This record gives sequence, structure tokens and C-alpha cells, in this order.
Amino acid sequence: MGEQVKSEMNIAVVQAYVELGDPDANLKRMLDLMEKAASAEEKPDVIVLPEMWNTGYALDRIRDIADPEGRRLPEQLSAFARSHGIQVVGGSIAENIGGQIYNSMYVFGRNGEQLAKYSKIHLFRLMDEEKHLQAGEQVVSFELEGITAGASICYDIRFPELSRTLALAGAQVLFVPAQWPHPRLHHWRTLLMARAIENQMYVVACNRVGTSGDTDFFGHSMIIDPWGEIVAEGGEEEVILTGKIDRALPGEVRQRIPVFEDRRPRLYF
Ligand SMILES: O=C(O)CCC(=O)C(=O)O
Repeated sequence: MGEQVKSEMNIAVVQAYVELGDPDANLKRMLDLMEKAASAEEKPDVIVLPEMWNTGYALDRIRDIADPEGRRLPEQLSAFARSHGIQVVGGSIAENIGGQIYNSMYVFGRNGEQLAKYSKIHLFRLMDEEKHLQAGEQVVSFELEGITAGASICYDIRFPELSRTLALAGAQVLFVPAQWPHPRLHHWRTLLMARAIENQMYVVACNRVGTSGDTDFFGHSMIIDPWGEIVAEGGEEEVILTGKIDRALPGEVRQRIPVFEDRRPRLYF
């Protein structure tokens, strides 16, 4: 008999500290935390990491420290996924592809197979991203054992067009790795909740913690359900945040308030 699909999916969000410009230290830290997440009594189905966790925002040196051709770190994440039988939404890494630097999310299935790759499409000028990074050109969704998920990274959540496009393509969960700093905690929480409520989807957001230079990252990773209820929220310290995704809930909420049927796109575009 085939394995039964569980009605809920256990999520572990690794709200980690990131060492500025030290990919080796960050890889070690991330693998240790992932190991800890994997050994929880209730084993996660999915582990989620923060944005640019290999380098932090060491943009002045990014060309030298970004993952060469996006090989080493994706291989490590894939090996972890395979050896633990856990899906990995690998936050994002800075990678150097043929001399161009991208901020890219890699996603792996339980057998270590690559399910998706998404490169951040909206570059954040307040942190000079556009001077050092190349923007991605594709909107990306992927399947996690029957759940359709959408990819976005940090600043992307300021663009409701992206999450709406993903929702229209069937996404029931939006993943948001981030390095979002003070003083914009209010923006972070409000935007994440809005994306969940307006699209009637889960939002799983993983923000880093700690200080790099004069920038303070506040954590507050969140799992928000399609009603906009907070399933779990971190504080400002390193933590593995856990929560469940109920496969049926996005459909139930969309039936109760049929936002997608009530849209009038002819009038908006
Ligand atoms: O939009 C913001 O306020 C923060 C965005 C950000 O830090 C990023 O995209 O890296």
C-alpha cells in the first residue's frame, strides 16, 4: 500500500545568527541548527532557512565569497535532505554564476532532489543590492508533497503582485527567507499578515537575528495561517520555530470568503 499523505505538515523555521562574510562558519552553524531541528521529537517535514545565510550582507566582498557556480552549498543542503529524509527550503545563498551574483533560494525534496531554484527578483536599494547583485527574472512555485508553494525573498513581500501571481498559479504557502532589520518590524509583521490574508495562504517567513555592522536584525520569524492567525512567532534570539500547516485550510478559507472568484481583473489591469 502507498504511503498515506498526512493531513498536516510539520515546519521547522531556523531563525539563525549569520556571521558577516564567513561562509564556512555559517555553513557549520546552519548544519548544526538543522541537525537540532531534525532531531526534535516531532520530526519536521520541511526545514526553512533565512536569506543570504552564507555571507550576510558583506556586499563589498560578495564576488569573492559567494558560492562558486552555486555548487557547494546546494550540494550540502541536498545531502542533508537525503540523509534525514526532510524537505529543505534552503533560505537563500549568495552565489556567483559566471561572474554574476544572485541571491537564490534552493529547494530540495526528501531524496535530495532539487525541486526549485528562485533568484530574488526585487533588489533592495536601501541596502545597495542593485549595485552588487543581479535580479532574477522568473516567478517560481514548486510542490512539496502535494502542497503548492511560492518562492519569495525578503523585500519581495512589499510587492503584492508577486504573491498574488503565485496564489493565482495555485500556491497555498508562501515561503519568505529574510534579513529584515530594525526599525521596520511593524512593516515586516504587517506585510506578512497582509500577504497571508489577501491571498488566503500560509506564510512561512524565516528572518535572521543578530547585529552586522550597525544593522540589527530582529528575527520575529512567523508562520501565519490563511485566516491571518499567527501559528508561531519568534523573538529576537536564535531559535527553531515550529508549527503545522493544515493542507485543507487554504481551500476552506477560499470557499468561505471566495476572494479569488470575486476578483474583477478586467478593471484592474
Ligand atoms: O523592505 C525592507 O524593509 C527590508 C528588505 C530587506 O532587508 C531585503 O530585501 O534584504
